[in-house]
Amino acid sequence: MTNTDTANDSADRAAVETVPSGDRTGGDGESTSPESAPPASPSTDPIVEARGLTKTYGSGDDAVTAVDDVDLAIERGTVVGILGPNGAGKTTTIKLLLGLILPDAGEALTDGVDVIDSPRVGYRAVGAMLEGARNVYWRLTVRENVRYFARLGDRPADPDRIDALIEQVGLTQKADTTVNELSRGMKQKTSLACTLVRETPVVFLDEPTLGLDVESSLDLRRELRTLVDEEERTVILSSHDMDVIEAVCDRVVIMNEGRVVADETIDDLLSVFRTQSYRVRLDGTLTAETKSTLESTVNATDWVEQGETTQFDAPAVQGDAFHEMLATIRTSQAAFRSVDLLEPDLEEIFLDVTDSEDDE
Ligand SMILES: Nc1ncnc2c1ncn2[C@@H]1O[C@H](COP(=O)(O)OP(=O)(O)OP(=O)(O)O)[C@@H](O)[C@H]1O
Repeated sequence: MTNTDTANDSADRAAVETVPSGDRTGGDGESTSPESAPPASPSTDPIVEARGLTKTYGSGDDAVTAVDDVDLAIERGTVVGILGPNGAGKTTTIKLLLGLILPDAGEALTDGVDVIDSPRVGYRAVGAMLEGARNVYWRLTVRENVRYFARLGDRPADPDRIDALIEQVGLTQKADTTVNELSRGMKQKTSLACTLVRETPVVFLDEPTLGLDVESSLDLRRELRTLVDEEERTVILSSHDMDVIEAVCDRVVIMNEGRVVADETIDDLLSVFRTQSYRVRLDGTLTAETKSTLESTVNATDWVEQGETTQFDAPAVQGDAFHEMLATIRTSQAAFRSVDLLEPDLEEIFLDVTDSEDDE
């Protein structure tokens, strides 16, 4: 089989570059006999699964456990975002799930099939964009690339679909330009179109919006949602772009130091972290004594005093504390202008989760 287990993953990258989206026929002694199709599984079974995946690079003092006993079960027809600081193990996890590198322990399954034991079965179901634009052929035009990758699928995409995809990634004007004449962002878009054109049930995208302009990034979000909502495909993407994750993902997996530290739907994650925090705006000023009471009762913080207006935040206000806060303010000369519930965004949650893990 073509997998290599090496501290330097250039061989994995070469595999991605030369047979980018999943045809490893004849590589490194891998059997070329057709493997049986994946067993039909009930649609409730996860389409992608990690069971105790562990991967350490190097050995001795230099050993780095990039992925540490990771379990994941990804449902069909969902968009799952993998988030984490640099070096958290996102790319290594994706490479393990693709069978591009060997785990030290655990299993990676696509549609119930072990991708290490049966890489061709796994790859038939999976398209992947890794390492930005390294997987496209730079001497071919955009259209030639997309057409080539379409042919790797079981059912080549029709020319209209190819043109539509090229248009969707905003490259219609450059369709007949060779890739080596394109900007970095345009190469990235070509790579993306090549990944999507095979119409595989599962699509892995590592940092898909890197290098894209704002408009293309918005187009990509729409395209990803369409893939999932209308075509019932499954998308697993890693990104540092919280806006993309929040806008398109159903679920988010947060990794830190090789481990999964949160795995929730976006809605659950937001509600778990939706502490009762308020931003209070007042017309008037507060005495030092009132401020001090608010600081001790509701941890009032982030004071902003401008002219005759006062603003502060009251984090984690629970039980009767909210009414006590209002009562305290009513004893002052200040009048309420507004009291707003603060909604955390994904970025704050991400920092909160990874910071508390680091503290531990
Ligand atoms: N081929 C390799 N050889 C040795 N160490 C590696 C290799 N690839 C990754 N690592 C190490 O494994 C850890 C996880 O890396 P990985 O690329 O999976 O993280 P990541 O979450 O994708 O990071 P980033 O957000 O920076 O892309 C890091 O400490 C990294 O230095």
